[in-house]
Amino acid sequence: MEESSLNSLQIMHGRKLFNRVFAAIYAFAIIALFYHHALTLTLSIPSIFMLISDFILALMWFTSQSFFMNPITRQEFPENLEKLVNKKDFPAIDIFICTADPFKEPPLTTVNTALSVLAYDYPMEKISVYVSDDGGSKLILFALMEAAKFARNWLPYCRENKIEQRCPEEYFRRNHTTTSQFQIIENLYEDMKMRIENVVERGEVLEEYITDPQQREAFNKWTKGFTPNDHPAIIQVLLESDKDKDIKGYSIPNLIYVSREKSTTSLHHFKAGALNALLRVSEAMTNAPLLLTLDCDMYSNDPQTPHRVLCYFCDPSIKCKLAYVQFPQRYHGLNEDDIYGGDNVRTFRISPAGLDGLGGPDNCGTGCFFNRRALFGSPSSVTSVGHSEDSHIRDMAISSVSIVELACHVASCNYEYNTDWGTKTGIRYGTLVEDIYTGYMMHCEGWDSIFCNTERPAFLGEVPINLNDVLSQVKRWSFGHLEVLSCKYSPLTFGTKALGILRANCYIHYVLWPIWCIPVTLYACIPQLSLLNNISIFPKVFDPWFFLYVFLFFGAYVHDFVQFILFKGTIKRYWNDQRMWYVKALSPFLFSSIECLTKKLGITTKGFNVTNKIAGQDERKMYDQSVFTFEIPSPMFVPLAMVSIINMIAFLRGIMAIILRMESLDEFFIQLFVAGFAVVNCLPIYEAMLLRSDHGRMPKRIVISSAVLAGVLCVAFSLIVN
Ligand SMILES: O=c1ccn([C@@H]2O[C@H](COP(=O)(O)OP(=O)(O)O[C@H]3O[C@H](CO)[C@@H](O)[C@H](O)[C@H]3O)[C@@H](O)[C@H]2O)c(=O)[nH]1
Ligand SMILES: [Mn+2]
Repeated sequence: MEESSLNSLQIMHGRKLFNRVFAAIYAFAIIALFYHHALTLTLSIPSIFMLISDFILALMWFTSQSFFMNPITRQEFPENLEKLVNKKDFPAIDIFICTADPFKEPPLTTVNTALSVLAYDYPMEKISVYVSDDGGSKLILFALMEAAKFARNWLPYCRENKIEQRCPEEYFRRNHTTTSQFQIIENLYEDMKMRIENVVERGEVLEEYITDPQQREAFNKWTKGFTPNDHPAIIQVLLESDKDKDIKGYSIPNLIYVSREKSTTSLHHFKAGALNALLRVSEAMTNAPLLLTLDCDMYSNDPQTPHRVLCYFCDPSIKCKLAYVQFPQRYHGLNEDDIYGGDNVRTFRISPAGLDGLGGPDNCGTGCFFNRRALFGSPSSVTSVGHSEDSHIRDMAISSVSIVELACHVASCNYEYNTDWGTKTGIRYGTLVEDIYTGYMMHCEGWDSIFCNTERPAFLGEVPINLNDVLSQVKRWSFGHLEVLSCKYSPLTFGTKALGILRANCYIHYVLWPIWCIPVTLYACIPQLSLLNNISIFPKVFDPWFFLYVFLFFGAYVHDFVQFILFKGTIKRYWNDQRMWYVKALSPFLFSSIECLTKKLGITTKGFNVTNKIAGQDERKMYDQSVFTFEIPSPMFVPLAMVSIINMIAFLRGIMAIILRMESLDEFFIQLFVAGFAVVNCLPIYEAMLLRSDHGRMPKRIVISSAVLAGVLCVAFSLIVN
């Protein structure tokens, strides 16, 4: 490695060899499994269903292997940056923060995220923060006005004291000193927090809080008839680098509030639409070559992150084809054993790291630094960005009337009509997982990307902390995946041609995600129902074929476990994560597949259900104690409860047969094992159904309907097979 390089890439040869050899052996085992199916296939329900399950499992295994074919690690050397690039030549960065609903996403959270990036360790005049408010809420505007005031104190404080944690809420939660400077800044923060929370609680900006005529003028834009879904574009420059200074007299970044125009008669494309509006607004105002997209809850946890990113964007051998640098989604406030698998190690770390070795990770919507040009065409296309770049407009202040007018114009809801926005330009429309789809389409155009998995998380966000929120989020994601699967540019067809089978496989694996519901549901029911009817469907113990099943099961589990541990998981977290994987397959995957069908038939449409980022105290307490909450009578709990009942009955029945009738275990061992494994996984569900009396127990309605449905299924199955 050169002494003053900016980054390095290493192939992990050992892992690569191991993964490939293991994949080859496992592939043989799968072939043998199908041979066994062929030998034993009958026209009975269990036999056919197990064949279908195994076929889908094999397909999922095959597509997942691409992630392991070329494991790499990267390192950045930000300390070399200033040796190679003049600080004056650092590119400007436009930072986009999205929020949509002040009651699900507390304005204080958005404020903290904004402050954490305003305080980046970077030339101040090169940073612009745009907050998109899709809820068109005065409360957010008010909160950001407060943030703008506080920033004038906060930024110099961080700089002078070399503070590492620049998200104020986190900083004050973790630090307590008695220096006067600390106390002053803490009081300012607490004051701001109190005012924001007050305003949110009342749902109204108090007169006494409005201090100057400019503010009043801004709030006057909320006229009668203004609703979140129907209002003009509102753009408000809250901090202006050229004019405003911090309390020490140094320059300060731009901070701009943007609420794009909404009307009930046009499509808005949710977050994708919001980001595209920001792309245009920022183009009119600052037009920075680099962009950072953030969800409102993802605060920056490391002020050096932009330097790290420049290690790639300033590397001449990489930058021409580099579309984005993606940081993993990491979270704060997970409980110790992560009961809901909120960390999503596989989705947000293992898989992107795997894709990184093949040309670049997927985009995950937040914590992603984009090359602006990449959103406007392929690497070779000449269409340069920025119609405003060379015009006189560059010289005007961003708060000048004509710039704000232009910005409002590009944020209007008819602006995109008959243009390439959402198809060839900007964030792509047509799916609820606009992030994956956009990254995928960029790769198809020939762009690369880089995964930057740092030791200290660059960003930290919130996880949903009750089961219903978790399942709703997963349902939205898996619905989005199905939309990508069935679109014109599906990875199955278009993707394999554009990316080659190895790389396309990863995306195919992503978009096929919801079909896990088929094998998991079948494995959760068929062996058990067969056991209840005395039908043996797997090889006997010590039959040579038995060992094939053992190898396939444990091989997959151990490989998965090792990956998880290599990415800093713990055993308990692994256990919870694999449990959540069944839960997801049995419920949200199933529901989203059904919803996707009804949508295709034109019966329903589906919106973006924003994840709740506010937790009640009860809820938080239960989460911190690692107990599941089922309190909402959600239909999504029904399949879970049904499956747990069926497995319990089958398991008990199997054990009884052995004890009472001295039947040998031989024939039914695997079936009993599968049922037993499910029972252990379902322990929290039994508890919630029968043993608990707190808020989080499962509602009676759900328990009873699940029990009835489980009974019906058992009877129906035995009628069919006998
Ligand atoms: O109409 C909308 C809906 C949502 N959002 C914003 O989108 C972000 C993500 O929404 P959230 O409810 O937190 O969804 P998550 O499931 O947590 O988000 C993950 O999944 C999304 C795709 O479903 C990606 O866009 C996100 O980046 C990724 O973090 C939030 O900042 C919202 O404010 C909007 O701006 N407009
Ligand atoms: Mn989120």
